[in-house]
Amino acid sequence: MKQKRRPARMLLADDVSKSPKKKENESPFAGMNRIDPGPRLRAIQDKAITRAAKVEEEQKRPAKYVVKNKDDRPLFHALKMQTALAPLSYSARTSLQEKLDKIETFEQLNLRADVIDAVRNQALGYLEYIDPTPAQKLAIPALLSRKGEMQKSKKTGENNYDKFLLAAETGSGKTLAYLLPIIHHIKNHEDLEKAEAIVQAEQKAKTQERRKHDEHVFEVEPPKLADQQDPESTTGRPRALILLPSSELVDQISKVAKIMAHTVKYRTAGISSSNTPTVIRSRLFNPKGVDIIVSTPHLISSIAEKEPHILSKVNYIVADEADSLFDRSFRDTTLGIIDRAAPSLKQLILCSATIPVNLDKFIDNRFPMMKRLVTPKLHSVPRRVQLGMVDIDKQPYQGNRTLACADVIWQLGKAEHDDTGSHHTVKHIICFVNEREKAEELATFLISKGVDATALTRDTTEARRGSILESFTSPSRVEGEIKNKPKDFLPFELPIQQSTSPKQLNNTKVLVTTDLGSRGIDTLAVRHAILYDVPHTSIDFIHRLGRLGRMNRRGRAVVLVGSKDRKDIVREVRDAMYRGQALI
Ligand SMILES: Nc1ncnc2c1ncn2[C@@H]1O[C@H](COP(=O)(O)OP(=O)(O)OP(=O)(O)O)[C@@H](O)[C@H]1O
Repeated sequence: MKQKRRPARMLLADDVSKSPKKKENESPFAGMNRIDPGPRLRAIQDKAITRAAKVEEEQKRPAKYVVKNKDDRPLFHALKMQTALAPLSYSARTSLQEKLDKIETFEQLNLRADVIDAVRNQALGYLEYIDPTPAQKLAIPALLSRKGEMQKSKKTGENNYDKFLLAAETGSGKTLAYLLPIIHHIKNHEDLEKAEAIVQAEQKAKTQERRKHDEHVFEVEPPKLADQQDPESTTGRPRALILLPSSELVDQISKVAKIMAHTVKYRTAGISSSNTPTVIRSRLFNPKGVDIIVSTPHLISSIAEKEPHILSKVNYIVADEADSLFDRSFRDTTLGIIDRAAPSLKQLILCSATIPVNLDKFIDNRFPMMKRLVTPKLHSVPRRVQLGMVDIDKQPYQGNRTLACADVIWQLGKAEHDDTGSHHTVKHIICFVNEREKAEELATFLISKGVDATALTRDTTEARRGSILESFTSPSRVEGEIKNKPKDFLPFELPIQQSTSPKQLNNTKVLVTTDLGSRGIDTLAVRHAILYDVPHTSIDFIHRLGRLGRMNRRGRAVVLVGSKDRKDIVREVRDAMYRGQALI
């Protein structure tokens, strides 16, 4: 037989007669006339009280990843399903932005004068006005701080080095943000060594002088063994290691490091699997030494197996594109290098434009003391980049994505170049596909439609990759932007060629690529991107769209959508871009 439910009894609150004074640990139900809920409801109430207490506790904690008020909640529904990280609340972003706005020049960042000269005359020598970017304003002072080193000298723990996560939006100048402090430290160290050498030489001279007077003493200096290395020599023992996931990025970053070495004297080399063993050996074991090595984790790890000493003097490790370097394919190798270098390590810097939830959790577990340097615009795509949608199911494409892509390229190619106001400019279009097999197929189709297209995937030989990327990565030589034209300056703008065949799209170059071309590649020459496929995640959206709009340039992206694609996701990305909000 069904048991009859007992009606809930009305009870007066214990303190109903007292004035409603606020008590400590007040429950959400305190001071109210209550209904005795019975055991089941009481359990639910208890849970609600615990939850309320937790929320209160959460609000008291220093803000890290807590989304605080209503305005901070992500607006998105479709994207929310993919990642759920809001690294800084919007209110925290605003106050950080205000602090960063107070810094205007590189001089305010306490960098050495010769390092600033190297930025002005070499790294960014082609620009008239140079101010630090928000990522640089945030990271440089933190990385110049010597607090961690002082702690290291006090404690003897092996893993006692400073750990930083630099998370800043794509194209925000992260390379210089970590490179400049490293060069600064290396030069300071060198100056210190020189000063110590002078003191030692003076002491040695004094001792010898004393011995000369003491005729009874006859001492023989121990002979120097041929293979005994000068303890200060950096031959095969770099002080800094910059790790990157691909040889293209090794090439790109080592060029930046090298160009500044003309002004500030230090030695740097890039080594990757695209170099021969002889070249790798000669760069790493240069008798004059090497201060900064730029390479991939797999190469460094395999060299360290044979030459364990290469990590014995490493003071600084940068893991650039950290979300790649700590994903499954790289993680163990990257960690292996960090662990081996730990005894001499002073700073570990992880750097990334996207912090997926799994990377965030991994950092919390493996490096709980890591200091997070997060820029206010992390995970956003600049408003200068416009995103348009083309429905491939409509006329005249009728579901033919490849045809739609060719048509969009022709329209972009024929339109007047809107960035420079000049149509005497080669347009560079980058086209992203999700699967590498598609890249070659699409490039071949585009060529058949009169488009100058090239595919770049992991199947492309290492030797070809560099030359393919060259024209897409050189900075735009926009008139008035160049201060000093370098000697080997080749005009980026070519005279427009008259079409020899009506089917040939002139003055337009297209790069068809996968994720390989989306991460870290500094595609300053690119104004247009086509997302042939809808990216799988918002992380992919950020990296692909991040090839545009770099350093205040404008850009246009077109995403091709069909009936099977998530149009809601594309719409949300577009709305977020329009509002200048973070995509994840
Ligand atoms: N302070 C600055 N002023 C103007 N341009 C700068 C400045 N710092 C760096 N740049 C230029 O900005 C471009 C982008 O820099 P960089 O490649 O370091 O970006 P990033 O943040 O690493 O991007 P990604 O996340 O896509 O790898 C480069 O061409 C660089 O020369």
